[in-house]
Amino acid sequence: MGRIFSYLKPYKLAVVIALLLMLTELVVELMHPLLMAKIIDEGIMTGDMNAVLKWGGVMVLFSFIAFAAGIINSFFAAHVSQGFGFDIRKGLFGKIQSFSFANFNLFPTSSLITRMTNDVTQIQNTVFMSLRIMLRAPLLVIGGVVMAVIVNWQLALFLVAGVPVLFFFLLWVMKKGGKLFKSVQEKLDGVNNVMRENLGGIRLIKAFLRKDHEIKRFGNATGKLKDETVTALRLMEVTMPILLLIMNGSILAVLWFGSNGVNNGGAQVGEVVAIVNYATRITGALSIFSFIIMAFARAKASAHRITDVLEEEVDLVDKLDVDQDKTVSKGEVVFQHVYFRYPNTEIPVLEDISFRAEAGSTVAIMGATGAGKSSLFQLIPRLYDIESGEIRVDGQNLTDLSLKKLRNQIGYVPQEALLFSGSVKDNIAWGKEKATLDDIIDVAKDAQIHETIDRLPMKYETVLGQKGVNLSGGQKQRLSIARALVRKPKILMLDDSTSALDLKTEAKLLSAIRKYECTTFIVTQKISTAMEADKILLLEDGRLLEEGCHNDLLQNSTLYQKIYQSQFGAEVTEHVEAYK
Ligand SMILES: Nc1ncnc2c1ncn2[C@@H]1O[C@H](COP(=O)(O)OP(=O)(O)OP(=O)(O)O)[C@@H](O)[C@H]1O
Repeated sequence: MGRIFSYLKPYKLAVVIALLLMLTELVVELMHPLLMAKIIDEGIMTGDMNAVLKWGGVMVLFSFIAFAAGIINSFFAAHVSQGFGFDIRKGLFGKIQSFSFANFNLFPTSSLITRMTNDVTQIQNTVFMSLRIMLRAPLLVIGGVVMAVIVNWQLALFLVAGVPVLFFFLLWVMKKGGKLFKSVQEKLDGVNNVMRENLGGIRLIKAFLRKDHEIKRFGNATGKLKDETVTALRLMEVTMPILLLIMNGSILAVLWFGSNGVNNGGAQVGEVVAIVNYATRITGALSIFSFIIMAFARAKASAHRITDVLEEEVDLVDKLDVDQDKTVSKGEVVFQHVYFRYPNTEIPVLEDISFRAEAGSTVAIMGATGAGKSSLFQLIPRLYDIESGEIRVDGQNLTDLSLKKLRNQIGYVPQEALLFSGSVKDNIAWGKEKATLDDIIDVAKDAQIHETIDRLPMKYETVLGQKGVNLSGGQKQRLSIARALVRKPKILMLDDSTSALDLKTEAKLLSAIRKYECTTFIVTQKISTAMEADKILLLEDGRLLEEGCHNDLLQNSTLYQKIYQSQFGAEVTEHVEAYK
């Protein structure tokens, strides 16, 4: 929680000004019944018109001050709350960018989105309310009781008795409400999750005629949200009648004993009017308070959810003594007895992997689905840390390099090509901020996508839809490759990124990539791709089964021969003979 409040620090002065202005409003409000008592007792009861005008004038002046203070207070409250929300969102976004995949496992994407949007809005609104009315309500209650005691302490006792009971009751409501609203926010995560999956998979849903199933799934999620919200609101709703019952009882007692007091000279009419007036204001403040408590309970739950993200320890960071000058200059990659398992899982995914990828060479990684190809791939840009063994790049242990320096020299093309909304040019330049149009065209040519772009209505300026929906799978893959090439990386990583390309285009692409003289890793299922590589790593169940070039494996590896046979359908022995 303290972490959240630290975001208010830059607005300290504005907060103080807003609170002072709110206090001004409060003092004026508390003075009103007192001034009214003066008008009645010194003016109306004694028939002194001057006293009426004098105290009436003071009342008007005070009202004007309160009016001005209220308006200026709103300006400051808006400035603070909006700035505070903006800073928290920025902080959250920055923190999420530094998350490792182990961190991501703890926070589902939909929950992170709710935390960044709805949760921040909840606490932003609460800060605004705090500076406008939240503190005013309890202070008005306390101030009202104090003023009532000053006016007539005997009558004020009836208020003093009721207020603390209500105060503790409301605090209990807030605690209970906090838990309920935490659950409401979690249910909101659930709704967002269904929405996210639904919109992301809308083609599949239509093709599989799963509309009704999806509507039911959404109904379930949103139904849970409704039920949880109703439970939380019910708790809040009962507070108001209880509050009114106690306060109206107090007012009745003040009137009853007040009228007796006036009759026997123990109290004046103005005093009774003033105390009833204070009691009414306190009742009003307490009803606002019950509403505020609901907002506060909700904000408390949201603040905890935000703090959980902000305080999450990022487990994949640079070593403290990392040498920032060390960099990747050639691109040689060596694995030595590498073991790896995903965070929070038991079964190792990679076991005892050792190989050397010479700088500038091409290494193909093959194996059945689930063999561990993508997992091995992700270890090179250090998206995950290994369990044991060593990965060396240009002779340096991966962890001795700063993540920035390492990843700066890597061009990574994931299995699923992902494009961002923006133009074709923006999408390629995303790989290197300062890329010129010439750079972009050059890499597009090498990635065999230039001709396609040239045929687009606005060529390189053509805006791509969400996730680049107006391009085919193969075109998206090539655009992603251009984005990686524009970095002029020392290590290029293609995770099955040429799967949608025909043989001719793929061959041209691979030969163009050679020009870059980078170490290229290609995860592939296709022998035609592997044939071009200097080295093929054949994985099976997380182990490196064979290692060698196409000819070696074709002669010595039964598994490779099987894959070859399945793809070319020819008698392997003939080919083996042909290569001899
Ligand atoms: N994020 C993850 N958390 C836990 N286990 C995972 C994760 N990703 C993959 N695995 C497991 O690791 C193993 C290897 O998966 P990997 O994706 O590396 O295989 P692959 O050879 O690339 O398969 P494919 O060709 O189908 O992409 C699989 O058993 C898979 O279930």
